[in-house]
Amino acid sequence: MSAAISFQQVNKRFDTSRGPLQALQDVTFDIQPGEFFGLLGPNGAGKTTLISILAGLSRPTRGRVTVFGADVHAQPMEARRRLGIVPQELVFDPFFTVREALRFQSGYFGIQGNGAWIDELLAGLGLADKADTNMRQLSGGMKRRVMVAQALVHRPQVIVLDEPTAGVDVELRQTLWAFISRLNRDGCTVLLTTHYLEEAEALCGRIAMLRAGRVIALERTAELLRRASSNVLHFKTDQALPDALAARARVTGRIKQIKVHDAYEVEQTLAALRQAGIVMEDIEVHKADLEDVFLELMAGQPDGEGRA
Ligand SMILES: Nc1ncnc2c1ncn2[C@@H]1O[C@H](COP(=O)(O)OP(=O)(O)OP(=O)(O)O)[C@@H](O)[C@H]1O
Repeated sequence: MSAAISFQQVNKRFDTSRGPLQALQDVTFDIQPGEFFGLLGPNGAGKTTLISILAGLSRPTRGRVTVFGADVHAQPMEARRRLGIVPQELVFDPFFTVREALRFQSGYFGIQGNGAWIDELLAGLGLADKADTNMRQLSGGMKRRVMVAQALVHRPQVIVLDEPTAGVDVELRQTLWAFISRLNRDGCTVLLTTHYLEEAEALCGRIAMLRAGRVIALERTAELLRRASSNVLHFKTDQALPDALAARARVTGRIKQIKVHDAYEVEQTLAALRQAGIVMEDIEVHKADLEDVFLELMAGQPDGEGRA
């Protein structure tokens, strides 16, 4: 069977006022039918560029993308029909009600009489009581739910979510993930880009990490986590750490995290901190998570690699 999504040697170069920018460099990987796949990377890594190419909105400088064998440029309608893309930005017609927007979107795919599925989408996404509300009267979070419903009206085999939970509240995140997970269990392939690493850790079976347009890791999530076999000493302090410890630490305001391999290293590190006069609160030791792996991988690659 062909891959749900296949990226083959995808390159994208932008000509900018600062010179050419290689936004994607030989991106090659397949996503298999039924996978819940995560695409991660820092700002500017190329995630949205890759998704725009997948959606047929942008052409690669070189390379090929297929959806269940359909080439997104040579067979755009076949590919588009198999894809449900939830964009990052909110795009809507303010004069339509929610139900009208969903019917209109169905019409775009030549679908009629899918009222039962539209009702299921409305219920699943917590929009049932908003069906007859005008789009312009909805809150940002509700509009985002409609974006998700719109992407799904034609029952696509592949759902692509481009940072769907950026800036949305906990309730919407939970509703969205419960619904998308159910569709995934029913056989839908899901491609998710997110900045929330705990979300990727909880949902994705496999993860690709992009940095400066290149794939720098492509593994099962469990494998990536195994790579982070170390532990992390976590504490809070208002003081700056001595240089030797600061070089090993991840600092987020008062929160400091230092990688430690075993109990002996925990003791050594705590002793060094005490000797340096650091007053610590809320000391904890926990297993490294996806964020640790991500930061480690990102730290291993020099910046500005994307400049051609
Ligand atoms: N139309 C464009 N013209 C020129 N450069 C662009 C264009 N679109 C994107 N870029 C550049 O390509 C690189 C990749 O951008 P992209 O938006 O794909 O990254 P991203 O991983 O989606 O980032 P974010 O997490 O911030 O959304 C960036 O350096 C960006 O500035």
